[in-house]
Amino acid sequence: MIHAVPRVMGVVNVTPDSFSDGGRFFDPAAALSHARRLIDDGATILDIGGESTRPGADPVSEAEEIARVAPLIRAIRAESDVAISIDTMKPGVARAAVAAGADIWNDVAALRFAPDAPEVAAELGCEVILMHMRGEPGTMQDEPRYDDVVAEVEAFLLARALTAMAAGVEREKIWLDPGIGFGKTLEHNLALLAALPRLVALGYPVLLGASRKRFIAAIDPRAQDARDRLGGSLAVHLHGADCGVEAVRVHDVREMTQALAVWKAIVASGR
Ligand SMILES: Nc1nc2ncc(COP(=O)(O)OP(=O)(O)O)nc2c(=O)[nH]1
Repeated sequence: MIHAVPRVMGVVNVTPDSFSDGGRFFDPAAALSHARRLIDDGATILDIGGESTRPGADPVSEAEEIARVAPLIRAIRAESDVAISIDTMKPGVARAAVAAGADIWNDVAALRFAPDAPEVAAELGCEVILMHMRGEPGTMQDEPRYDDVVAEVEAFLLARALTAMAAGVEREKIWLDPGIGFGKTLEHNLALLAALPRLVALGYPVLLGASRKRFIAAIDPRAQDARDRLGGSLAVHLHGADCGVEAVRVHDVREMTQALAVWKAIVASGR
């Protein structure tokens, strides 16, 4: 089956402690400049995050998270119609981000962080990305166990989609995301990646986010530093393209768009 080229979601972490680029874009001017560069490099979605989700990250208050992300979203929206997703677990942050111009709520907690999250998502009327995470960011990598990781992640995501729709979120606004690296061992991540066609077959747009993640270093020990994982990051997301994911969430947009252009040329030649 020939799939469309996935959209490229560029990551803008307005945080001091994100695992792969923490602090580089904490300054508002640096964050806006980075956002502009990612657009120039071909990103058609920008994922704005004000709180790191890595294990052991310091929690951020709602007010602080809003202070980090809302001005940047407003500044981007003032000069570009690029799609903007807000990477947050807090309904209050999602609300402020949508008011500032965001189009998508990217929730790594799949609307579980607060009891009213599904209702807020419905009220906002924005697209919602539901991601699987086992446990909490602080403890999720402490020996995660599954009987059948693919079946359990699939069941979780479908259940969260049903909860969102029961609260009033429109089906066509729901995305699913397997949550690579969120409470998974290397084996769990690889099983989920191999089963991506099964997740895509559920009929929701799928977001794949594996950029610079630790499991790449488990395969290539030379890549202990997150910045040394570009090759693995490109490989995973090209696999996602082969599987028909809707979008890939990456830090290295320029390299990803080039890789996808070559992938598209090869696929098109084989038609
Ligand atoms: N939907 C979705 N959102 C995500 N948000 C953050 C991270 C972690 O990456 P990063 O933002 O670079 O790190 P940090 O959370 O430390 O800021 N991964 C995902 C992901 O895989 N899917």
